[in-house]
Amino acid sequence: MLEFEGVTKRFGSVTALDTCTFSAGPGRLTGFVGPNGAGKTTAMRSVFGLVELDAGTVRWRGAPIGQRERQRFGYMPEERGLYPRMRVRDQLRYLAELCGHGRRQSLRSVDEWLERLGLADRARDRVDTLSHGNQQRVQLIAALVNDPDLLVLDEPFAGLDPIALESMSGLLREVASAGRTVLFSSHQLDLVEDLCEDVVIIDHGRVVRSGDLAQLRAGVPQRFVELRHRGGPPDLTRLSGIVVAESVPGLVRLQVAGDVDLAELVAEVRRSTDLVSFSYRPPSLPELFREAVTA
Ligand SMILES: Nc1ncnc2c1ncn2[C@@H]1O[C@H](COP(=O)(O)OP(=O)(O)OP(=O)(O)O)[C@@H](O)[C@H]1O
Repeated sequence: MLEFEGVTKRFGSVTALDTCTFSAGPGRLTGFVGPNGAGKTTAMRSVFGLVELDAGTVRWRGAPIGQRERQRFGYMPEERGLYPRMRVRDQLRYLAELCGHGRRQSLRSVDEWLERLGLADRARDRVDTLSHGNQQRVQLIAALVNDPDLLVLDEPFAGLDPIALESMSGLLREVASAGRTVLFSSHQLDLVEDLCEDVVIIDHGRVVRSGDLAQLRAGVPQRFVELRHRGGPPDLTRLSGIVVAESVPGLVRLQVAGDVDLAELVAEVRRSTDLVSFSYRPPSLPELFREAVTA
């Protein structure tokens, strides 16, 4: 378990992190989301001792983090830290050896990962000759070569094409299901929603929501109703507590209170139009995010 407790970091007059408390658990994917400049990178850097905190602590398995613990962590920084002119395999082997692995073990691990991520045929190429997506994969391998207990990734999906995105998602799922703790930041909320059991939403340095995503969604009082219909739009004027979020030909999206009488709503819709389909759901992560960061 990775735990942030009361973590505070100021840069001059900017409070990048303001008494942040949250955790990321083993065997789960935790998505770290927030607007630009919210403090995600600063928080992730603090796990690796790259920022000096003004207050609070970051703990791993209940204890403060030192050099020994960090040897068992993997990190994909925002400023991708690869040597552009070095060959892929040499570079990864070098990084694995820096983590304390012997030469033979390093090479075995690097070759396995290159094979798994479809980069074996690029092993002897210079990093700067690889596409953005492939450089990203090499960067991911660099974070994985020491078989880390904790993986921290700063926007691992940025700039990936749909195929690369799927393979990165599958890999992170696999890493987490092997019992590791995975914390990653992303602006792709739909992806985070599909992938993560847990989320942390940060805004202006403050954690505004954190925990199990399904519980966070269920805990919000609003619900969303989507009605597909034939003919004119439904007449909802006799109902109260309903906000029309979107109305286009054949489709109406409503925001309603959690205790809305659905039978009454459906009956009312069917009085005025031909109802084709109906869905009722808690807010999605993008909706939760909008509600949390503007509140
Ligand atoms: N070294 C630094 N010196 C001064 N200010 C900094 C430094 N690092 C971060 N900041 C400021 O701290 C705040 C948080 O930045 P941070 O990079 O952690 O946000 P972020 O959530 O990762 O943003 P993004 O989504 O845009 O990557 C911002 O206002 C940023 O300008």
